[in-house]
Amino acid sequence: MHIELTAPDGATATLSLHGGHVLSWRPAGAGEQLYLSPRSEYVPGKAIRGGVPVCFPQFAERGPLPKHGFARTLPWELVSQEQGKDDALAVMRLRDNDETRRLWPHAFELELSVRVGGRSLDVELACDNLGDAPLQFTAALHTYLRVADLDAVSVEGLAGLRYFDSIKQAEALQRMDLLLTGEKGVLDLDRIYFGVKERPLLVTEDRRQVAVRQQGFEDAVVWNPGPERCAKLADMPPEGWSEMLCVEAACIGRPVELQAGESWVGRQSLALL
Ligand SMILES: O=P(O)(O)OC[C@H]1O[C@@H](O)[C@H](O)[C@@H](O)[C@@H]1O
Repeated sequence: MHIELTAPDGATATLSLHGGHVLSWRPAGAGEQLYLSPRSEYVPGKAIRGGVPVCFPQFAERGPLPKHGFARTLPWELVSQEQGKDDALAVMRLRDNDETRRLWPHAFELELSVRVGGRSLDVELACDNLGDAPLQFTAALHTYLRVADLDAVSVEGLAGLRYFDSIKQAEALQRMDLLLTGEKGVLDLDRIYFGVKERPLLVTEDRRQVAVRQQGFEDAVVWNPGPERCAKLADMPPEGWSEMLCVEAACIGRPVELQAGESWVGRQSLALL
């Protein structure tokens, strides 16, 4: 089921209860800012390709669970939906159930709160440990930004950070701003930047700029499959890689640890400048 959020100023977001997923974001007076693959499948057990998938309780294949965990492939429930004076807000929830406990023996509640209004989209992930033992997780808001021409895209704000290159399986230092394709740019990019914390990132494509801010999440991931990997993704069209760039707020290097009864909150905020 899809949920449409419309703020009084006309900004919109579309959500799916499949995976607790943000599918679309249109700021007031602007076009679509998220990439959503036309070949996405909306079926139980599969993740939607594009928008903002929730990776939880495991990032990628860094552990024994299915890739990126189970939150993105399970049905969530709608907790609330309302329109405010300047925005529209919805909250979706996932609680542990037989399926999650089979994979991960913990009692938990996840809430994804989405707020849209003006030129901004805020996505907040909260996790409560409802059990009587500690739990640990890694997580990400795996945001697919829509771009018109990857060649013209740069990401500022990462210079000076250490990253893990998941393709080369090696650590390196980001010396300058990141340029995608073009001269001196990189393709087939899969990097975990550690210790980003609250540093603002700026994604620029010609005159369009999207500011990406995060709180609670310590790391950030930048991913683009490039043409060869993209061709192997059944749920992406062959040219899809050139229309997207994932800039993800993540907790990977230091898993989040919650004692019984404790909570954690992480947020990614996008603003079209
Ligand atoms: O194809 P999936 O499971 O949605 O994963 C997409 C990508 O997600 C990124 O976050 C990872 O860093 C990549 O390694 C991964 O390939």
